[in-house]
Amino acid sequence: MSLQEQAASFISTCYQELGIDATTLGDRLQQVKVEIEETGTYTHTYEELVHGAKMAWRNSNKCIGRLFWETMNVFDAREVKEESEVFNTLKNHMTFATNEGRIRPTITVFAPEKDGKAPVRVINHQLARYAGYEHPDGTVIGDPDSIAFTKLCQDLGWQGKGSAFDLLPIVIKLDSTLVLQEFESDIVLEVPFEHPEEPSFKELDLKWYAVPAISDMQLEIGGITYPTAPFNGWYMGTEIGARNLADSFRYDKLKEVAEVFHLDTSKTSALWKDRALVELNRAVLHSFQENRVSIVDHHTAAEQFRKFQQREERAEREVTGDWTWLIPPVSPAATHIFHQGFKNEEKSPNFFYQDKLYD
Ligand code: HEM
Ligand SMILES: N=C(Nc1cccc(CNC[C@@H]2CCCN2)c1)c1cccs1
Repeated sequence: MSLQEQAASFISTCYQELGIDATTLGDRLQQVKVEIEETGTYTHTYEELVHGAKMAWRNSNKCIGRLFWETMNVFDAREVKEESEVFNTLKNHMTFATNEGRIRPTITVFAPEKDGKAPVRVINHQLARYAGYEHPDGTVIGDPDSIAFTKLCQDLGWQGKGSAFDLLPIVIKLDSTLVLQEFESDIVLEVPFEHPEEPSFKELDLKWYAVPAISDMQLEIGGITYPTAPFNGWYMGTEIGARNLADSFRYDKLKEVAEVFHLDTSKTSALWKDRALVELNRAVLHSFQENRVSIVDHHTAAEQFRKFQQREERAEREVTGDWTWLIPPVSPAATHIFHQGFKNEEKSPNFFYQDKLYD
């Protein structure tokens, strides 16, 4: 589709959903048409940007958390250009979103692509994430998923403490230069893990950061690409307990958890991995709740997704989805999602992967 067509399609749908009258819509469509003819692109109004970002969340096929799409907070950072301003805007995002634990789903939209180039890029996968250190003998300390990015930070002069939970600095690209800055330690809230029944669980010294904030995807609205639009929600417990801390290629903690509960790990048929997974996930949910930090268990999340499906039905919009991502990694068949199919059609506005600027 041409930019003209993408723009007209988005603006018509956006104004219809916002209940804006046909005359205003007609005037806006004409204005956009002229702007594209004269400049090759067009600029969204604040209202179009806000609703477009919410529509992108609503269209995210891999997201189980879409019930709350209309409540997202949108910060317009399209005029933010200076290095110090970019870092400040990112810190303000994290502080606002964290909200002392009552996490607020938030997106900050920086300047759109101009002549195919991004004015600013955040290199981090997430605003908060732990470093990964690969030692010469092959042992890994920290998050294996962060090894390459940690090396990039070290090449840029960053020194980590070398622990398994070192928070990484923010790295941005401005005018083809990479610049890095640490978050002040009080900006990133973390939750230490304890188990609701087993006191010795805390000796595993496990913890995780409170706010998942994806900073490396691009936002596309009506044919305009925003390469930097970091967005956060709250965690679903299984992301931490069944993947980040459990995957053999991540923190690989299931054996240690099994030993805390004196499980027989000599034969798989004792289902010790399954029992360790449940106890680790219970510890994650219990610890977030004890610290009054927002989190959702996968059963509640599935129920919320069912409500989202019902509301979309009433709005006469088809819910598209990617079943392979929507089912939770623990007890998937215990949710309704497992027992139905989804059309994995890509709607717009939406979020997309983009080129990683490091290998
Ligand atoms: C409010 C709480 C939210 C919860 C509990 C939630 C839950 C999830 C989960 C569990 C995933 C799968 C992640 C994985 O397996 O790695 C996911 C994916 C995704 N979510 Fe949500 N989400 C929330 C809010 C949001 C928001 C605010 C946005 C954007 C505005 C969003 C956009 C997405 C996208 C684009 C993906 C796919 C990411 C990819 O392709 O790698 N979600 N969500
Ligand atoms: N709860 C969340 N989880 C989430 C959402 C999107 C993407 C991701 C990260 N997915 C990639 C990771 C890294 C390897 C496999 N999973 C996490 C949210 C992050 C931002 C808003 S909600």
